[in-house]
Amino acid sequence: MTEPLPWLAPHRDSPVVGRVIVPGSKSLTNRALVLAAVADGPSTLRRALGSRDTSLMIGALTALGAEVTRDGLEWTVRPLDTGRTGAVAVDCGLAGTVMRFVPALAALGRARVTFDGDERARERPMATTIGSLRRLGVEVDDRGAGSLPFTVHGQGGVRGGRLEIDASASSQFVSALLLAAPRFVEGLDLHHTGDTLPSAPHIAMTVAQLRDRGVVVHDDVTRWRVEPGPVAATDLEIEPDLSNAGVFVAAALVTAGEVTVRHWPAATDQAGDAWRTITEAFGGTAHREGDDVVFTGPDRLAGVDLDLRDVGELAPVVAAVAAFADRPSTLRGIAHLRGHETDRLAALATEINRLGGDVSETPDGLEIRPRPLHGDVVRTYHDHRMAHAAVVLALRVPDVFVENVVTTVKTYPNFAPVWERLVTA
Ligand SMILES: O=C(O)C1=C[C@@H](OP(=O)(O)O)[C@@H](O)[C@H](O)C1
Ligand SMILES: C=C(OP(=O)(O)O)C(=O)O
Repeated sequence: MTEPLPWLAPHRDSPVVGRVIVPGSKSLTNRALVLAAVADGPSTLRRALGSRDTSLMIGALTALGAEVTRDGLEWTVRPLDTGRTGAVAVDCGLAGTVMRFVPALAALGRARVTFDGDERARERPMATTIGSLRRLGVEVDDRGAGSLPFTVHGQGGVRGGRLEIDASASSQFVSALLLAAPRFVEGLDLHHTGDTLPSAPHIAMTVAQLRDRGVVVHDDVTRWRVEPGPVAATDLEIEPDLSNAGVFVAAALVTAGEVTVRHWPAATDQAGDAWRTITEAFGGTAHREGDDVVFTGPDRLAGVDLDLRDVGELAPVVAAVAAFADRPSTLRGIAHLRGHETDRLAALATEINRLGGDVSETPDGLEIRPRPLHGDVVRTYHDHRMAHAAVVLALRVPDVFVENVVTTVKTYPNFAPVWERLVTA
């Protein structure tokens, strides 16, 4: 695919003031699609996210015999057909939710399902998915590589039972098994045995979504027990993506501006809800006005010391904001970002330093020492959140060109025009 020329992203010397509505949550949309695919009847999703990651999920579930019809903002999902046989190919793109969640569903059916994805997808951690399926008795052929591409040879079901896994590289290894587990004959008694567990809110979201559909789940920090049983079909409205809202919050933070994010849920399991406390750590304010949350940037941005283990996907934009603080910042607890869409720790240090910054990698995060920055082309490594970080840098630094901003389509169609409209208004 040819990439467009780097984009001279908007620069601004005055406060950004405006209101945005962000599209639906990737994590909620892809969980809703998966759970609808194993449900006991057709489900309806409203205001779901239409983006590359969710289209890939629809493609994958359709390949397994589910049916998804989209009528504007209303999608109807008919469950998958576990009787389907033959060979099937699933393109995971660069979507962690597709490459981790769908193999366990493939094990419920009888087809030979081959998973592959973008070049970088072949480097993302997958050994826990492959190993856990094998220990559940599922035949997986990965040519010994422990990564994509691999083939799941469905045998028409999974017995389930007790399983120990190391999910320290990604919470998605846990979520994937929990989502399929109600359909295992014995359910699942899953234990995480690794030293750390990233992205706890994403696992809590998985558990909550299962319970909302009538599944019995017992959870206790590193152990989850899912009872076998039906997954109720639902009619569900998807919340806006609060992680993607972060780039607009950052616009308020770095320009002493005021940005209102519309329809911010009052209670949510989304990692992005942490933007309210992160804003306060930087010295800004976040307050609710009815259905919305208003974010205000401080006159002087404070440096931060943040453990982002639970909310690692926010780190790229947090790092870009920290580059403009009044003192150094430390971001910790995010070693697993090395296995995301790109090695985000290396990418953030390289790109902020390319503009004259002073960022170094630590074993589990970044040290960011603010310096005067200058223009250049910021690379985005096919990573939507690197593109978000880049436009935040451009907002405060003249002549910053952002390579391949269209990569944001992974989770946010039409991002650049929305950003341009907000920050140039
Ligand atoms: O389950 C999910 O929807 C996600 C879990 C997290 O993955 P990791 O635990 O691999 O960071 C998060 O970073 C990713 O963007 C989405
Ligand atoms: C890590 C991310 O995505 P994925 O679901 O592909 O892991 C992300 O969106 O920040």
